Amino acid sequence: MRILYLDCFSGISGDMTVGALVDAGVPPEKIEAELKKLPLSGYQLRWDRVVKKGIYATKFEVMMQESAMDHHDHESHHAHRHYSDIIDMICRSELSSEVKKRSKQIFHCIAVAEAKIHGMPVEKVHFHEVGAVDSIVDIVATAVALTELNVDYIVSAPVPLGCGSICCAHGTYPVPAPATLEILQGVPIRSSHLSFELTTPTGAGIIKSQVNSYGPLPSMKVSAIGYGAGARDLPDQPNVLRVVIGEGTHARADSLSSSHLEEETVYILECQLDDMPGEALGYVMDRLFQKGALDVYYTPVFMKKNRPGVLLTVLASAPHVEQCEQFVLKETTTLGIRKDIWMRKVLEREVVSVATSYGNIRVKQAIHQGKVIRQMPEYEDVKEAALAHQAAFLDVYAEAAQQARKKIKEE
Ligand SMILES: O=C([S-])c1cc(C(=O)S)c[n+]([C@@H]2O[C@H](COP(=O)(O)O)[C@@H](O)[C@H]2O)c1
Ligand code: NI
Repeated sequence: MRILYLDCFSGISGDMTVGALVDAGVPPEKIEAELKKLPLSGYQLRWDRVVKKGIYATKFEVMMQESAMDHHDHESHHAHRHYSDIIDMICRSELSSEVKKRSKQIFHCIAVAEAKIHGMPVEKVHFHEVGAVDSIVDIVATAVALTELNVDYIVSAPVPLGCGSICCAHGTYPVPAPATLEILQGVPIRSSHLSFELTTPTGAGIIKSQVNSYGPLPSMKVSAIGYGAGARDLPDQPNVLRVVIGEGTHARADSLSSSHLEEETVYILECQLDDMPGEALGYVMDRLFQKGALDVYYTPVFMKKNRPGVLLTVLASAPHVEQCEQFVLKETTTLGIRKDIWMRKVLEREVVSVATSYGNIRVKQAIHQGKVIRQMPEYEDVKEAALAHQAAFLDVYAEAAQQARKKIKEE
């Protein structure tokens, strides 16, 4: 299994990541060629070799051309820089499906955090005109480089954040920036007294959406090393991101065999309950879903003293585990929770809307190796349409499924 280790001892940003991956062997021409598949202009890429506290590293920079800077405040340009426009632009491009997938994952992570902080819908998150080009280039270039390196599993060191403050479009913000901290919930972070922004929202988005696990350098046969330079000079340490690529040599590494990001980690929480009323169990399940659990289920079990009870199982991703645990401890009679991390393989999912004689119905599509392999009309939409039109649930379901199949054939 090919492993990529992100040794972010001085933090991580988008340009540091691209610089490090190129330093480790990704041809810059490949990145430039792939970026040309996006309808972006007014920028140039710069690749320099620089020394950071004695370490020779690749410095990647997106240089905005004067004309693009002049248009910064122009309304028509702003109109194309919402999260939904950027995702649209990526989807419509000729980039490979894996590059699109990785790019969308990173952007989604950042947009969800920005939306929460600024109190707006995700689709409306605004990337500033000049900053948007920089973000798109950093993120898509990272996705191209990760795809090119063909890694199966990504591990990161705990992420240092820095301290102090930064000036951004909103004014003076504390470090870590609100978006960075929001994104990194559930990720092991490291405190740092360096008065610099060591990790940016883009760096945090890359870590959160692309990394499979966290910890020290895994056992591996190293085949490539890269150093990507950050913008500033730190007082006592090189401001670089180090990446290490190699073949996993640990038994666990082989057992984690995966096909890219279809494999992810999921937490499993469990406890047995034999003294709770059924109504309270129903309440607990509902609330756990609201707290972000991926799945919650009860299994009947026989417990000590011949008592019938239930085994509560909660599946949750890293950002929601703590909340789910606290809720189970507070709202159930258990005295403890067992916890484990599992690997899981997941199909990519996409929700599309189809027009039917009962109105628009959302259909969830399961995608495998770039192809739609299953289409499932959304239960809530079918139910609502069936009730509104006094139609049979199965009739509405069948028409939505038929329209979804037709849509695929037409594409
Ligand atoms: O402009 C916006 S919306 C903005 C929001 C935030 C929040 O934390 S909210 C932070 N920043 C700062 O902008 C620079 C650029 O970050 P990149 O990830 O795009 O490199 C960085 O200093 C952020 O902390 C901007
Ligand atoms: Ni913001």
